[in-house]
Amino acid sequence: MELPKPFLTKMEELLKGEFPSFLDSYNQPKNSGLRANSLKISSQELSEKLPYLKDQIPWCSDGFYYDDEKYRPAKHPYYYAGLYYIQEPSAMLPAELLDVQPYDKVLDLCAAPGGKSLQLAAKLNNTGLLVVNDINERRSKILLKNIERYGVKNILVLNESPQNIAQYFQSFFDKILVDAPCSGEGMFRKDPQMIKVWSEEEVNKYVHWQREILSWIPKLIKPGGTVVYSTCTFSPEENEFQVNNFLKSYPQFSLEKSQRIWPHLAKGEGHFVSVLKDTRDISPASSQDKNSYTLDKQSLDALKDFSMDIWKDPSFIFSLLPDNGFLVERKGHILWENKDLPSLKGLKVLRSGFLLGTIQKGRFKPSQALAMAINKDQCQKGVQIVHLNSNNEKDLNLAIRYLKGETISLEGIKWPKGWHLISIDHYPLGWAKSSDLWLKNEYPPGWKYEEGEMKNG
Ligand SMILES: C[S@@+](CC[C@H](N)C(=O)[O-])C[C@H]1O[C@@H](n2cnc3c(N)ncnc32)[C@H](O)[C@@H]1O
Repeated sequence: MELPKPFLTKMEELLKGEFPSFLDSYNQPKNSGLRANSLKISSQELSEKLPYLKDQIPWCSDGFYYDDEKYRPAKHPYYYAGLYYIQEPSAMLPAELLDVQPYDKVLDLCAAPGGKSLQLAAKLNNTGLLVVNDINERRSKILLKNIERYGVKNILVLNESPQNIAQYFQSFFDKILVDAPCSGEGMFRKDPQMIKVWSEEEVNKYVHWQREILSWIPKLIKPGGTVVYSTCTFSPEENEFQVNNFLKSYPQFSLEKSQRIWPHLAKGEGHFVSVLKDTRDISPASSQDKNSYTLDKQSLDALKDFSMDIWKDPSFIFSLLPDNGFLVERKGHILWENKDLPSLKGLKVLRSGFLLGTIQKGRFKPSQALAMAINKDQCQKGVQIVHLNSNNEKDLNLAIRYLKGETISLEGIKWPKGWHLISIDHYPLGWAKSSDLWLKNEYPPGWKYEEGEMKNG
């Protein structure tokens, strides 16, 4: 691997005696990891299901190393069920250090494709509020898909500039993650393409962008809140110098800790993380309320009819909703939204809350997000559920065929009318609609099995 000369000179100055072992790390294989999605499965249950997950990642209790030469976790239906996220091990550190607590209001400002957002979501466990944003439209759509696949409900997905967000959410967030765009020096081993685009000018360009993004943080954070700033690069200009500059400009913040993961010292590609605390007096936490429903009777009845089909219980569907929100219909879309959101008029919103489905000709059509938000217990309680077993070769193939968009039939089975939830080992994959001997595939085209997945951060 040929690394840029100015980069090597800089690293030698920085690392001094450690430089040879840093350099040698480029001759070692890269580290690969995945993280159990605790909204759906515990890390212990996951490691029992995937015995190749042996070594835990020291700084993330839900994270595991795996050998990516031997195993392809992104090819298993469990991946499509949102049971785990494939994530570079050191990228699991920033969200851990933000120390998110249930009921917090959390912002992930540079979030796509969403690895750290999902980690934050797991900590909130569908309480409080998670606002995720990315300035890049294409990437923010992938972020939305990931949010929905992993069963996150207390969500707002934005495609905005930090400046616009700061106008709507002043002193709003208890915790903010700024996983900044950076020159990506810690990605060289994982993605050699990054080497080609690296230059000192690039580093300077990122320094400027990072400073601009950080300048909106004092407006967004609640008094007493916590901010984590992170990058996957080594240059001090983008890390320690950036943080020092921020502390000088905004004396209300103090530095709690800074941590680096170096590839020659730990099993990770490299990361920098700083924890910054707003030292003003803490503002009181907002109260949590029960849900309310602002749907008209026709839509509410359509929702109950659907719940009756799937669970033989008209109100079961309401047990899937988090607290502190309301059900609302927006242009035929039935959403659960968090009560504490300000008016979002004028912001580029990809999703405000949990999309249950749409009303079409007076009938309820469930969304993919609804399927993915049903947990194992809730799935087992259903009646119109197709339970596939991953230990059975035939079922496993059927699950993959379903994920590829094929119509499904099972010998000798005549399906009752209406919607059916397809699941693997009781973990939902998506919807299908019966037509006697067949189940018409309702898996969204953009989610299909063959689709190349974006590199995860
Ligand atoms: C390091 S990546 C984020 C990785 C992500 N946190 C994860 O864990 O999957 C940085 C992201 O910042 C976004 N970005 C760049 N400039 C931005 C800005 N001014 N405001 C918000 N996002 C920005 C990029 O589009 C990119 O997706």
